Amino acid sequence: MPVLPQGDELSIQRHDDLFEAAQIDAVQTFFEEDVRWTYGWRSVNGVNPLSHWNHDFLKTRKNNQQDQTQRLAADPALRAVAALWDTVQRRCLPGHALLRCYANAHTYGVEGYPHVDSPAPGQKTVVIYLNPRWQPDWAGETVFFNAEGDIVHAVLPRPGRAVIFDGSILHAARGVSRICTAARVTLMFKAGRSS
Ligand SMILES: O=C(O)CCC(=O)C(=O)O
Ligand SMILES: [Fe+2]
Repeated sequence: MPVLPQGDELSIQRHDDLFEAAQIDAVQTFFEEDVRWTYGWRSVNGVNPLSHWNHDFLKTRKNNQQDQTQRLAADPALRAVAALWDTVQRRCLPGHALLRCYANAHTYGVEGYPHVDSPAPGQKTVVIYLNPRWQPDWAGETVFFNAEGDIVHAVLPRPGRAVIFDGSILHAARGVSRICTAARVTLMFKAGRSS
């Protein structure tokens, strides 16, 4: 499993060839044709009033513990998204339940901020970068902090890339630079060990 030396401190896995190109193409087409963004999503409710664009596919509660794999697979409209989860689950997270599935979009000026996805270790976050192209000078990295508050790892939104990490690691989606006219699109799966 490809683990980068820098991210090793925090066990952050970066995968650049997890998916077939056709799988990513299908999801990108689905997003272009069918996903309409809603503004107002917050990474952490009640902590920071700033929000970004979002589409919540399963509309589960943030603390949901029920496996949503069957629900995702059963919806014909979400077939392309379900195929990505199937690959992630089989190859990277066997024995894990799908707890949440949603997507974020960040346009210039609408960046994330440092947060944890789960208070205790054990829950995994999968971030899949869906822009068909990304230039390094567009910025928009996902950054990870250690206990001292230093950035120990940064991941650029390269097309089709996936990063998997423990949800208790402090992280943030950094803003896109002002020369970036695209929306930075990420698809998230939140997963926990099946009981
Ligand atoms: O878009 C990203 O880089 C990270 C998203 C994230 O942290 C989240 O949705 O919890
Ligand atoms: Fe997060």
